[in-house]
Amino acid sequence: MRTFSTIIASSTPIGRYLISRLSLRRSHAISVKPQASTPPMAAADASNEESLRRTLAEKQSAVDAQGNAVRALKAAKASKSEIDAAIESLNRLKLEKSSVERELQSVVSGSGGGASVNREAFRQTVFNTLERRLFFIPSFKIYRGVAGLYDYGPPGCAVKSNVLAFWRQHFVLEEDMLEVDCPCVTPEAVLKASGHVEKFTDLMVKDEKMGTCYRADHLLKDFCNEKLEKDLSLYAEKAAELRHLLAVLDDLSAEELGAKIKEYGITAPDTKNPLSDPYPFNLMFQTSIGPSGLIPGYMRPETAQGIFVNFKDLYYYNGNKLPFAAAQIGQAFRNEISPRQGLLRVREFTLAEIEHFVDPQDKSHPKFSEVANLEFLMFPREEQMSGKSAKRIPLGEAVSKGIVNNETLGYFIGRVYLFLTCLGIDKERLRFRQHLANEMAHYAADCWDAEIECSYGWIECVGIADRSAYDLHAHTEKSGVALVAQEKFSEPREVEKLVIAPVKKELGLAFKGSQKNVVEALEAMNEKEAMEMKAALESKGEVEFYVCTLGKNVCIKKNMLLFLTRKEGHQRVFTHQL
Ligand SMILES: Nc1ncnc2c1ncn2[C@@H]1O[C@H](COP(=O)(O)OP(=O)(O)OP(=O)(O)O)[C@@H](O)[C@H]1O
Repeated sequence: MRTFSTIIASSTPIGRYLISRLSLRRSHAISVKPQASTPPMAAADASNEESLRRTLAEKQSAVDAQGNAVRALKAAKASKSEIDAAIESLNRLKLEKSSVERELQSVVSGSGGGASVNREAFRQTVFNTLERRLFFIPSFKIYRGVAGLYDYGPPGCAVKSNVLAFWRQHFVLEEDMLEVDCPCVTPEAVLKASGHVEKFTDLMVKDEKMGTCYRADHLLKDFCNEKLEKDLSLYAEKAAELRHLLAVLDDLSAEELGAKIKEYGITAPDTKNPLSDPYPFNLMFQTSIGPSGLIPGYMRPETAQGIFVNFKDLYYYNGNKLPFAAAQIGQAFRNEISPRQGLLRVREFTLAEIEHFVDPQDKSHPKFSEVANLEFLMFPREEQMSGKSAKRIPLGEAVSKGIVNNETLGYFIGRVYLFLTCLGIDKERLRFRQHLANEMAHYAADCWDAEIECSYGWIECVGIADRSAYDLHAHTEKSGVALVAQEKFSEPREVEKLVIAPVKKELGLAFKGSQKNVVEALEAMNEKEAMEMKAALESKGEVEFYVCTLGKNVCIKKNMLLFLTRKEGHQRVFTHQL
């Protein structure tokens, strides 16, 4: 019998669907099409755009230089014919510049970045129509409403319920997932363990005069996008810098964001007033549970934690077997700093999440072959870093070449693709973008977002991640309940394990009353630590060892320990990976 320390992991929050987003996006995707057919920017367009930008910058310098020449001639009171000739040449250069400008404008419009005025007007029309027809209604409208809160009217409820029914059919029923339904109000301890209390923050800046708050990364993102779309005189190097900034935006610290905001002179969008330095703001709505107000809690910012805390029971329900998946559909709450973009960024929304638990040493998927031949737009991190565009890759190839980390992750990317396209999302406006290394949490093995191109640009609507067993680990540690799985081998297996057997008599003589603590600390060592101690004792004969309960280092000598290699059998150890 061999002890099992843990589990599985690959908690894969697959379908983080914001139903409201999906339903509205679908309208966007369908209706924007006739307005301006805007396929994703092809690589050729991108390089053409860059070369046009370079030419435009050269023409601009030539115009500036010729303008200076004309002014100099006038100042020097040169002859009229000389001045006229210089002006003619200036006009010729201006004409050339305008023609490059027009060409660039048409390339930019063709790549989906232009026609922004039309887009804006069109979006407003769609938004108004949906509101007039009661697909949605700003909540508490008769009291002037609250930003980021929306009701669904009758047709909105019907769409939402259809999308949810399809989601449940496509994922939960098709894959025999275990569905749960947990409360929205969550005790602080749970969200402390998951890291939300400490880290679920966005960086905020304030209009220094009016006090209005904005998300710092969004202001920088809007600035970069607008420059790239509209500033036709942008140098190629500057454009590349802004694209790079967009790629690493999620990773900027408060200081870096603040420095960029200052460098680009970004001001409050509504008033143009200066902005404060960015500072973190926790997005969770805080509350207290019970009349005494003594039990702090939060409205859950995601539904996944309900699945993690129920892991032990779900695992038992599944016959103590892996793999299995659990799913939850429910409300999530985020006190967004400045909810704009209509239903795309709201303060309460419906999430549909799946956590799929697998053996960390075997992330193959029995049904992967069913999706391996799907081919769609993928945007691996290398392409993003080198400024290239998303490209079509067969899913099987993406996994076999290691672009997607493993089959299970690949399988769910394929299933999400099928779900979204069955819903009616235009395949040309759907891509899977890999997180850059710096965007991912350190424990994550790989993450991909399904992004849909709508009138706001490419918007993340599903996150698919191999998060290892981070959350199970965290809840095990904080709750003291082991959220682990064991795998029983059909045949017992013999394994060798180094264990430490302290010689109590020697330790008693050396440490007297503290002997018990020292023995316990030694016995609690894991195998790696035991090997290290064995090696150190063999080479030096003694070693300094920290005993937490005594709060000090003690000196362990060779004669105080007996090292044994003991045979154990019959189960295999999974280790919980971070
Ligand atoms: N305030 C919101 N309103 C609507 N949908 C949201 C909101 N926040 C997140 N989502 C959606 O929920 C999904 C899961 O949330 P996740 O925690 O991965 O988002 P996120 O990466 O924190 O989003 P962002 O960085 O855009 O705030 C996302 O894919 C996104 O589509």
